[in-house]
Amino acid sequence: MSALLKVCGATSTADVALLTGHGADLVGLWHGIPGGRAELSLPAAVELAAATRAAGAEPILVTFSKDVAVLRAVLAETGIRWVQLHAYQLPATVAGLHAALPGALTVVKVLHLRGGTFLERPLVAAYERAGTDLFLLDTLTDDGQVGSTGQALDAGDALAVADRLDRPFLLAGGLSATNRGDYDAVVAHRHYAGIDVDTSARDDAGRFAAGAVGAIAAAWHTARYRKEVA
Ligand SMILES: O=C(O)c1ccccc1N[C@@H]1O[C@H](COP(=O)(O)O)[C@@H](O)[C@H]1O
Repeated sequence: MSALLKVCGATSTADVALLTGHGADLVGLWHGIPGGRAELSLPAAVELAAATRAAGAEPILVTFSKDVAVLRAVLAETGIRWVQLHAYQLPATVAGLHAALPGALTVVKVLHLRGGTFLERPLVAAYERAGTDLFLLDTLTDDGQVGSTGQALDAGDALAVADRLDRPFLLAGGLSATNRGDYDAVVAHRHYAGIDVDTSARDDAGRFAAGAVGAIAAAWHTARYRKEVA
């Protein structure tokens, strides 16, 4: 499987067009991130999910919610089939989602790394038994910030986590077009499935930047970029 590029936090059809036009394989749509700068209403999520699919990419619901009934309703309404649990949801949420939409979902569970400390380490086997399809390795800052930290993970720390997993993983945390070379060993790992980016896909004003997204896809040789240059 070619490595995937996910970019997080589209809020308009123009964002979706920019991201999918410059190499994004997965477009992150926020719902259930209270107060989040890219939080979408349900109608907006429906619209942006349809636009993402129409552009040949995959929408992914990014959420802090652990409410399976609510998430099931959102997934049913939007037709989104990938869900990213980016908070501290427990394995029961993963199992509940698969039970609610059997055979239909790809569930991505974030694993937080703060320096060399891997917070969910005791729960990895339970997440795998619950049916987590992919893990996502991301930075947790010293002051507790989760998501869009722009802080790079140490490649050695990421590898140590990857070695404990029995599933594919996406890598996140301060990734950019210029630091691909720091992660050769991570990219070569048998479970590496791609990257997830926010900060470096944007300009100084916080808007998605076509050149930045395209440069990330090119530097990391992700799937839609590869298809376009093949
Ligand atoms: O982008 C956010 O603020 C965010 C909020 C809530 C959940 C996830 C969020 N983004 C995730 O942040 C990382 C990448 O961030 P960066 O490249 O280090 O800025 C990625 O996993 C996004 O899905």
